[in-house]
Amino acid sequence: MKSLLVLTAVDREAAPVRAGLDQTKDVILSGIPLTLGFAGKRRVYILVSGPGVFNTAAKLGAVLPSLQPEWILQAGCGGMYPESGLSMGDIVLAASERDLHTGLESKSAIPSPLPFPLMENGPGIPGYYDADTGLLHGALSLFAKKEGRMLPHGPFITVSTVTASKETAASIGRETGGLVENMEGAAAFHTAALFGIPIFEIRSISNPVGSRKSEDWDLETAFIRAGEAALYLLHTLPRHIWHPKPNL
Ligand SMILES: O=C(O)c1cccc(C(=O)CC[C@H]2O[C@@H](n3cnc4c(=O)[nH]cnc43)[C@H](O)[C@@H]2O)c1
Repeated sequence: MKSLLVLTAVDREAAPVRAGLDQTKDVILSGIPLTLGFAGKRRVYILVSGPGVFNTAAKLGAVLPSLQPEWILQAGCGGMYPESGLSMGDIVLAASERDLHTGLESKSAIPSPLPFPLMENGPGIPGYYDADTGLLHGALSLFAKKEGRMLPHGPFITVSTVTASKETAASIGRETGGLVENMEGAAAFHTAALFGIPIFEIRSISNPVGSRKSEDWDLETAFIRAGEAALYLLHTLPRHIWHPKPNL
């Protein structure tokens, strides 16, 4: 029986998903600890990678060859850019991911596209990745049925330097069109593409990008909301909408 994989950066993002699965147990695969459980009859693994692109690429890359999941759902918290129109706690789906720190130095703080590919037959622009369209549209229509409205979706931006000022947040948002900032998405999309596994991503808003005031952050609500959204999709996303891609 093929499995599904939920990927989170930190344990507090994984905890609500783990709590909603049946028959959970700890397993070790390729030396990496994971949780195995069931969403109805679906076998689900949860991988907590650790924060950032290096942990994500290394841990995901270690388990994918043996796990070969049908698809990967990346879930967690994220920051909202100032002009995104988002609110705290919102669930947002990634239409694409961009690693902001891949590129060629430019006059602005945002690099220009790198003039060589990062992988054979990879994405058109190095460091830019699209979510699997079948999974994205399937998830959007399921949420529309549940909530009576289309959930926000659009470009996500992956950083290794967390944005810590309103000015930089505004310029990244303006220049990239990004809605959500996070620290893992592009690494997971890159690794999934290397192994030909479809991937999509949901995040719940935990903070406005650029704010370092603790009163502007609500990580706990974001962890719970992202976990609930992930569980809903694990139970309801039908089998026929995903399209595994050939290995790159
Ligand atoms: O900044 C803090 O003080 C802080 C304290 C405890 C935990 C955290 C995190 O877990 C944040 C990093 C984690 O969350 C994602 N995330 C959330 N908001 C942002 C953001 O505005 N920019 C970049 N990453 C963000 C990220 O994916 C990490 O996994 C922080």
